[in-house]
Amino acid sequence: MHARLEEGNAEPILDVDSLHVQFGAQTVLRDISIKIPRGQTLAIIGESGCGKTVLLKTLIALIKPTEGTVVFDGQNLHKISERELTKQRIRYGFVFQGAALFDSMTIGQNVAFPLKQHTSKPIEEIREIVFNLLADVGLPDSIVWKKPAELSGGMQKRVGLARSLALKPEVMLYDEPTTGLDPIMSDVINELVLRTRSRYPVTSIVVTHDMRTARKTADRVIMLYPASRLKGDEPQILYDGPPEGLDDCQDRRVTQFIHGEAGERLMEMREAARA
Ligand SMILES: Nc1ncnc2c1ncn2[C@@H]1O[C@H](COP(=O)(O)OP(=O)(O)OP(=O)(O)O)[C@@H](O)[C@H]1O
Repeated sequence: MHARLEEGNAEPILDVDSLHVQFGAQTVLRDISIKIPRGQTLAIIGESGCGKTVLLKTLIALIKPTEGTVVFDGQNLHKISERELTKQRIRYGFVFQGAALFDSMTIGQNVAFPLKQHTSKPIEEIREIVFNLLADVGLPDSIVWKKPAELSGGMQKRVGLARSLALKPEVMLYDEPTTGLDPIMSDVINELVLRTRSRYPVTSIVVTHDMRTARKTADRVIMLYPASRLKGDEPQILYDGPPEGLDDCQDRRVTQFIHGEAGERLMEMREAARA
């Protein structure tokens, strides 16, 4: 088990304040405020469609909030120029759903890509870094000439992780890093998330459905609830605390989610479909 970072020990690297995201008539995020201290690993959980990915994308300004602010290391990401934003995004690494590798490039070219784009390192040094990054995620040198389609899903995810770590990001964003993987490979990914954190004080935000991932990797868990199903001015964040506190949460919506129980949902879905 890794040393958990207590909230309050560090200044926030990300400060999300009163965030509201709406697409047309649909409110997806409603009044979300979160301070993420530097070095924390935060897991965001919640049922499909509750807005986890939307929240992740606002943290890197891929989605503009309807209201509210996202301040990254003192800068409001939604107020700075495109040029400045590009500079700030280099400080992030992201592993999105699917590995999002470039299909036409070899594995070596994929991992080398950010280093070629954003540094002036000589090719020999880039080559060495690529081999080291692949070794760090448990992949052999022999795959550098392969194309992504020749690798399994788990290997592709690890290549995506190696690529996203190439520039030693200050913030790592993981969107469903274990989805579609078998339990062993999921745990390999969890271990890699932990190992990255143990090497340097990266801040990590992990969107996941996988309770094992949340419990194993995170210092802190946030559970979102779909805005459309909130009553009155109930908060959208149902739980914000350490993973070990989830089991004692008094909110049934939280305990049902973490134990994978449908509760009244089937009935509600039938009623919604009939309406
Ligand atoms: N660019 C967009 N334009 C319009 N609607 C969007 C956009 N992005 C997301 N949505 C909607 O916002 C809602 C939340 O989507 P989001 O992908 O954040 O859910 P999620 O919690 O990550 O779900 P899952 O666990 O299934 O990935 C969904 O209803 C989705 O259709």
